[in-house]
Amino acid sequence: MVRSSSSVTLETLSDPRRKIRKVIMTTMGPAADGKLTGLVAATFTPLTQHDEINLSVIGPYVDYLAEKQGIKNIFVNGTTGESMSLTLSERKDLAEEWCKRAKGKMDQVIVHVGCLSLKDSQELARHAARVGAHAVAVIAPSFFKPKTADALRAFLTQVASAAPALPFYYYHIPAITGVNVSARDVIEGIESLIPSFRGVKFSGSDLVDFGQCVSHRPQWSFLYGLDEQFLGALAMGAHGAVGSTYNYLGCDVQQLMSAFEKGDIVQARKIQFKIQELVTYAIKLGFDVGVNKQLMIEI
Ligand SMILES: CC(=O)N[C@@H]([C@@H](O)[C@H](O)[C@H](O)CO)[C@@H](O)CC(=O)C(=O)O
Repeated sequence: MVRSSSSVTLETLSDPRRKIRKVIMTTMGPAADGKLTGLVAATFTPLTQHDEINLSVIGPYVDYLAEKQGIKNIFVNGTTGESMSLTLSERKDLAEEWCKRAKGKMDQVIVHVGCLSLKDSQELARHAARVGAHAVAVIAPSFFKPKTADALRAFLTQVASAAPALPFYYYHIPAITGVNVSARDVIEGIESLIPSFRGVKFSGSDLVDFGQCVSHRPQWSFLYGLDEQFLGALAMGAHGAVGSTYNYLGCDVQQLMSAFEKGDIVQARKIQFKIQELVTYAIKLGFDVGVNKQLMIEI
């Protein structure tokens, strides 16, 4: 079940796209200083047949990610989690359950708390801190859009002030928010406003902007969010990635990172091309959260 407006489902997946091997490897493991690195799965929100959130699935889901996909970090209530189609109360229940179930099994749980309303975002940020999230992330508001980096920083600053002890990430996804301020501009001087600022979840296609973020503040975490071109972002110095496909291709992408680290670009490219093939195929089917959930079931 999906809560977002579209609900195309996929009946079957053709064969070659299902054959990506699964081997658990861990590359880019947890940094000693708590820096967020490596793969982060952007989790789906389980729903019942009656369109209610299904908290009972979250425990087994965490186990699956840890044991079968080698995933050590999760990003909850993001785009993949359909947060913008959920109520505040549902988002709180989900955040709490993910944090509870991930305890001792995941290194970090990052809770996305962005909303159109600043006060709602602050409420969710305070709640995330209370329930034991390791970090929060915030997307740009997309109805009344900030037109400048200053305006966006002001919004992020006020959300961050509600949970000052939690590491804070800006969630850059211009194709969806329509906020086309470069991430490099957004992070300029942001540490003086948000001392807890730790990086960007960068779901944009502009690798120049991404590279400039990495080179400007290499001590922060810049995690890439377009799964189909992660290899390009690795070449730009990505510290890891946050994405939906890591729910079911986690092991393969660990292999991609490992090959990249070893300098085996041919192998890294081979895996990236397979992921591109899968995503291209899914796009032809009207890739949305419904199709994506179905991919997780089928693969
Ligand atoms: C628009 C979108 O959903 N992008 C995904 C990608 O993982 C995306 O599904 C993937 O690159 C396939 O296109 C992530 O960037 C989103 C994400 O991490 C999140 O759920 O917040």
